Amino acid sequence: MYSLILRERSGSLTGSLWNRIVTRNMGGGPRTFPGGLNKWQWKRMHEKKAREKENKLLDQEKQLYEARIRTEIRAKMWGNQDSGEKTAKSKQSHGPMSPKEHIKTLADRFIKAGAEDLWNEDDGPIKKSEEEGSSRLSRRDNGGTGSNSIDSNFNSPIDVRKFVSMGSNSSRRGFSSTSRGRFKRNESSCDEGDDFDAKKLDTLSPFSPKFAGTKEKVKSSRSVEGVIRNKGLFGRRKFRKNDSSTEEDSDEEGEEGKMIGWMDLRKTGSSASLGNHDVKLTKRVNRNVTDEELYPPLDINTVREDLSKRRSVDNVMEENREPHDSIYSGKRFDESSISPLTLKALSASGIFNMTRVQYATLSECLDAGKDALVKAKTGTGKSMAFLLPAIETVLKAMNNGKSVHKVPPIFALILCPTRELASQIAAEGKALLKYHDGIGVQTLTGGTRFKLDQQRLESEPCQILIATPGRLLDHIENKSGLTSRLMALKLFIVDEADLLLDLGFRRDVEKIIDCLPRQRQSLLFSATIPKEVRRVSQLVLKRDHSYIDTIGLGCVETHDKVKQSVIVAPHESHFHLVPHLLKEHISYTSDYKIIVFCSTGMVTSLMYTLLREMKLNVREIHARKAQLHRTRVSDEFKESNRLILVTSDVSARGMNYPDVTLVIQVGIPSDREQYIHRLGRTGREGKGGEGLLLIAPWERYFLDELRDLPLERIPVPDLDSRVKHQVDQSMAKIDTSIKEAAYHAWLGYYNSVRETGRDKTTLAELANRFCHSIGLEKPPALFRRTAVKMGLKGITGIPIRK
Ligand SMILES: Nc1ncnc2c1ncn2[C@@H]1O[C@H](COP(=O)(O)OP(=O)(O)OP(=O)(O)O)[C@@H](O)[C@H]1O
Repeated sequence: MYSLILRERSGSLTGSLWNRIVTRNMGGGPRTFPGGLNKWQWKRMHEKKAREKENKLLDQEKQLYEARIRTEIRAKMWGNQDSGEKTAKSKQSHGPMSPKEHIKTLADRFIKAGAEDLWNEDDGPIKKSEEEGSSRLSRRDNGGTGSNSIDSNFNSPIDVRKFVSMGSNSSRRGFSSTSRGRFKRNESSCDEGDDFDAKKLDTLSPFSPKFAGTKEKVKSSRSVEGVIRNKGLFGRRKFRKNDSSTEEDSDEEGEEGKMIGWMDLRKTGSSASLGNHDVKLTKRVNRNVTDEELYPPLDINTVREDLSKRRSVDNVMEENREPHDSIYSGKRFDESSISPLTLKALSASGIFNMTRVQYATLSECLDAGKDALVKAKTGTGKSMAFLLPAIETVLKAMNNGKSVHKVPPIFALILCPTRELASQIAAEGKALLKYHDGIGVQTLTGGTRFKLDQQRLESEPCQILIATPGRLLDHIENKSGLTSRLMALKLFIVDEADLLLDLGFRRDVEKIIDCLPRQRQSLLFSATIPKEVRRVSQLVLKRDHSYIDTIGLGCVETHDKVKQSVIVAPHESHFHLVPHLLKEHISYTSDYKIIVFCSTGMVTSLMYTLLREMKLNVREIHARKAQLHRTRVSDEFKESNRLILVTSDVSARGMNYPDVTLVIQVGIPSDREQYIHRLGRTGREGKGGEGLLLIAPWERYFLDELRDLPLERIPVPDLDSRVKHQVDQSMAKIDTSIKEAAYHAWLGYYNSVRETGRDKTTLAELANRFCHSIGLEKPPALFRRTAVKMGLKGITGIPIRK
């Protein structure tokens, strides 16, 4: 446990130090986790953490709601108090926004993931102009009854203290400040009750005489400012004006330490806006490392650097002789420095020309050995773009130090999100290594037996390891001997980097990185790289990494040759429309190959059962299926056509099913990126294809996220009455348990979607409509615990199991 805390705090311990700590703490048998926990305790601990996180989110929503109400009440109070001239003044005090607008902006910003990072000095329900701030301040903070004398005098620390003691009636907690001006909750003063003791504050805070004078004085006044804000007394703008000198400002932006102080100020400042209801208070206080410290925001220099790097890649691209929309670069592999045996394998597979991403990556990463973040459209050969440098790295490392390693080293590690993708990359790697004796590629993924993995890794050559994060971490933490083999790592690759660096996987990836040597080359690949990923990419990459973007500024991430359409139709009709659309496509495409994406595994299962009942040639893949089934179906779908694959998002990323003619997405995907990756299963290797998004009218808001994509809205097709009848008949035959599971999964998915999950009553209504559309008379009951967890307890239309 200690090791965990230590690692959390330090952010990035070196691999060896981490190993030492883990080794020391693992103590017992080989299947013991850090802190002496067994597998189940470890699992339970993580489940508990996940539950806590979920509760926090619910809490956050509740707090937002309360904050809104409070703001509205305050705004009303202002409106009632003042009339005429005063009202004008009060309006002025809100700045350019009306209270309503402000609430809306606040809400819009607050609901965004990572919104806490968006708070700035303009936040706070009621803003004051700098000149009139003090009088307004006291009125507001004392609920309209407070004393004005405080306002006129609060420049000196002593007066601030007075203010604290007077204004602390609402406060129940004490705080002490550290010498750096940070705040720590002072547990001993927690019971102080309504009478906040100013003398006590004297001894606790930097206001005691020994702090007076010089710069410390400034710090101390800043500290009390923090105390006051923590108590929700007033906003920060006022204090910045009265309390800060130019010297302070420059201090804050000067050294790193001062910067931290500044960030603390900001945090407490924002909490003043929401009083004790600001989640950031609980979230941020007591944290040593903030997100901003870990992932510094992009600054102008980074942007400039990016642009210059982009230009250099563009120059490289300009040399090629291919038309602009071609995926090929016009360069041949035999013009590059890759080894003759790899070239031989490439030509054996009929591959001679480099795609754009391969050319750009090889010139930047193979020759210059630089770290890189690489963005290229789906199906343009990114896997080969990282496999080739991996093979070259292994060859070089093997030539350099044959006898140095005590254990067989792993020189290249490739992380990817799913088992199927790992197998696919491994197959491609094996084909490229066809003529290289003694070099092996292996996979480490879930769904196989841990012991068997271990034996396989020990008995067969493995210089290139392709793994999913969870299983790799399992091996690392269970001392399967992998950690020492990874000490020789030279190249670390993350495929689908935006997904793996997203919150769901990031902690695992961080833990893995902690076990890797710092001296290594790292490459990140994806077809979509949102801004946040640019920021967190520094977790993996060196500062001077290259950013290779073969898509180009202002160009969309989807292929021109893929026709994209959207149908907006009532949700009740989706299960009728899908078979209709499939039959239509099949009627004009002799060699059809279709993928239907559904929102969850259980909805996938229901859709598959329906289509099977309708005698369509269909297969299913989702996480609830056994690995053997998943592999078999995936292989079958790769090799055949005239087949429909119904799947969840396990097939959305990286899967290379050749010649897919149509991709249908039923319901909104989790985000814009997922839409692009799902669509990317068609139109691969520069070929054409079709994509169709089927959404309900209330899901239309999602189209905003896709507004830059060439998506054509098409009318709802007239349903063939025969198909409709067939669907109804087939649906009636499906087992109720499958439908109930689909209903629960549907509810869970849309509850997790921010836009639909916020209004639980509407969500319940929509879920009921879905329920009827699949032939269930009434919605199946939820377990009480599940309902509580989902925030659905007590919501009309959501029955709870007795
Ligand atoms: N230079 C090349 N010439 C011909 N075919 C190639 C070349 N490079 C890759 N391919 C083929 O292109 C197909 C798509 O490649 P790959 O799966 O690596 O795409 P990707 O960019 O990783 O896609 P995604 O973004 O979906 O993961 C594969 O069948 C691969 O063998």
